[in-house]
Amino acid sequence: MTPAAPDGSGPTSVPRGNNVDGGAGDSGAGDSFEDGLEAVPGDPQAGALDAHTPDSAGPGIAGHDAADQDAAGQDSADKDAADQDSADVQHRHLAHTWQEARQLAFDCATPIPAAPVPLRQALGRTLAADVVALQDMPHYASSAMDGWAVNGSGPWILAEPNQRLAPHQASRIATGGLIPAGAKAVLRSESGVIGTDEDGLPVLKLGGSAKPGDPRNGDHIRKAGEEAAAGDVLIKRGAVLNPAHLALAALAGNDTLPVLGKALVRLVLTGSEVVTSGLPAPGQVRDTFGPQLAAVVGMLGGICTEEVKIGDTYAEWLAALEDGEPVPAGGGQPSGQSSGQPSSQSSSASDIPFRDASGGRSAAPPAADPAAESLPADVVITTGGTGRSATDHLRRSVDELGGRLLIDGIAMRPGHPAVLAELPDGRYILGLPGNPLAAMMALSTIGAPLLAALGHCSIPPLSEVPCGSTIDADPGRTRLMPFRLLYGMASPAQHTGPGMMRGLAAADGVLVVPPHGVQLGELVPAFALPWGTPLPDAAAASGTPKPAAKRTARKTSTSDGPVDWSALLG
Ligand SMILES: Nc1nc2c(c(=O)[nH]1)N[C@H]1C(S)=C(S)[C@@H](COP(=O)(O)OP(=O)(O)OC[C@H]3O[C@@H](n4cnc5c(N)ncnc54)[C@H](O)[C@@H]3O)O[C@H]1N2
Ligand code: MOO
Repeated sequence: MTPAAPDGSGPTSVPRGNNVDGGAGDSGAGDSFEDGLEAVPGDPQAGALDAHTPDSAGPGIAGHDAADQDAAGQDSADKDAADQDSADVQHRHLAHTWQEARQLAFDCATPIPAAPVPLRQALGRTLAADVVALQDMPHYASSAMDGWAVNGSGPWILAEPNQRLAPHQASRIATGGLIPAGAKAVLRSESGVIGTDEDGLPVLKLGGSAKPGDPRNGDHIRKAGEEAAAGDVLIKRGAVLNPAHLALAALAGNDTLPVLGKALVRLVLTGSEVVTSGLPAPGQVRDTFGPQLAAVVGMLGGICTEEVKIGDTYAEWLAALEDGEPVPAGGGQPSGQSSGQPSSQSSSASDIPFRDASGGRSAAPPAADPAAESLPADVVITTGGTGRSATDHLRRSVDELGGRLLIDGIAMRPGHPAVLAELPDGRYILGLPGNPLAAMMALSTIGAPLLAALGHCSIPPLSEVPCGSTIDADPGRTRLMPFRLLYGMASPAQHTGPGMMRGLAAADGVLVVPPHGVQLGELVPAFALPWGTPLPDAAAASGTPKPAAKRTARKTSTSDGPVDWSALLG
């Protein structure tokens, strides 16, 4: 049992494993996997492959095994055996270190070129070119008050609106109305009364609140060009667009704004044991990705365009990763069911095309262009299936599609089976492990730098925080430990097994614990959570964005050059 920190939120000394709870129910996956990382240079455990057994797995793994048996129905037993042999051979890969993987994920991508997007989709985007006034603002002289446009002093003879006014003539005008030729001022309605002259004809006279001499020339007239002259710079390139910027751009006559590109992301959530509502039965697990992943991707600089849920068969995997696989309307499946076809799921993120569980359109979809549903993604994020069993199909699907693995495992825990691949059409496939915390750590390690690079940002900064515990060495791998800041010290959180989310939900950041461990009070690298506040010295550690390099167009694109499809997104 590990001694608890003063507030009970963490241990004062953390042993080799990452599950500081020490709970037997969740430690199996991580520990057994470490045996699978024996190919990491210098790891003394090299050679012990596939030590993970159903006995050592936590409840989630056992559930997955059961589901696998159903899902694997399309593959013959012979094929399974051959796949397993091949997987065992492939298992002897060299995992990247945590630092290598992070840098590689940033370096492999080039920023998506700038493109115009409609004003409503430009909120929060980075402006790629100065916005100038396309004409004088306002572009005509107008009345600032309801009243009368007048020429000279009163009393005034009333004329028809919008006609040239001769001296001592006036005509009705509303706020914003075009000042007629000849008008010198506007008399507000409270300052005038309609009377008659000595001939009994109607005339406008000063009255009410008017002061002698009212109105002076120019009173209550908004002059043309008083806000900006045509060509004036209104918003500078580089601005992160806020709602007032969008209003200003509209005032200036713009329909679209050029913004820096961001990655369009498609989510493919796998696992026939995964259910999306209610209490899961034994052997099932409740989906933890649907409620959060799209939002986190947004916080990391991507735009989720679609989310599909599939089962565990190879055919489903292949279909979901193939390009141009828009989900036909009405083709979705109810939550937790596997059909052999991807089923589109609703999401809480406001910019995701939304279908309800039956595949029909929701009665209250978020504002998004339906065309976005058929747009190709720059990045496909998968969850689950990163293992090397016969029912884990990520690598095989990438291979079948002619892709190559850029990262095939990371010497870290949790999240070590994470995969980054590139397909011939230029799409990146980011394979997150199925275990919920492992997935978020993999997303933070390689997803965040990838989305940052594609979105013209610098690599996410690392901070250094003093560690509130002694953490033992764990040769050959980096440990990512959610922590809470207590009295300025990082105290590793409890409940951080690979399948748990409780520790992360309460965390202030994540410690990047080096393989040799940490002494109490020592500075440790750490990163902030996408939804959290920056860590104390994060600014000092920040890097610089990549220059916007030329980016190869999607090979399947029908356009002449790279296109930022986000122009069509909500
Ligand atoms: N023989 C070995 N088995 C395992 C190893 C290993 O090295 N050798 N590594 C373990 C580790 S560590 C991890 S992490 C997982 C990676 O598994 P996969 O990416 O293949 O994911 P699955 O097997 O599909 O699922 C794992 C786990 O996660 C649960 N899951 C999946 N999707 C969801 C979801 N949407 N919400 C919540 N939970 C989800 C699933 O039910 C499983 O319990 O492999 C270990 N095994
Ligand atoms: O180590 Mo896994 O956490 O369960 O990726």
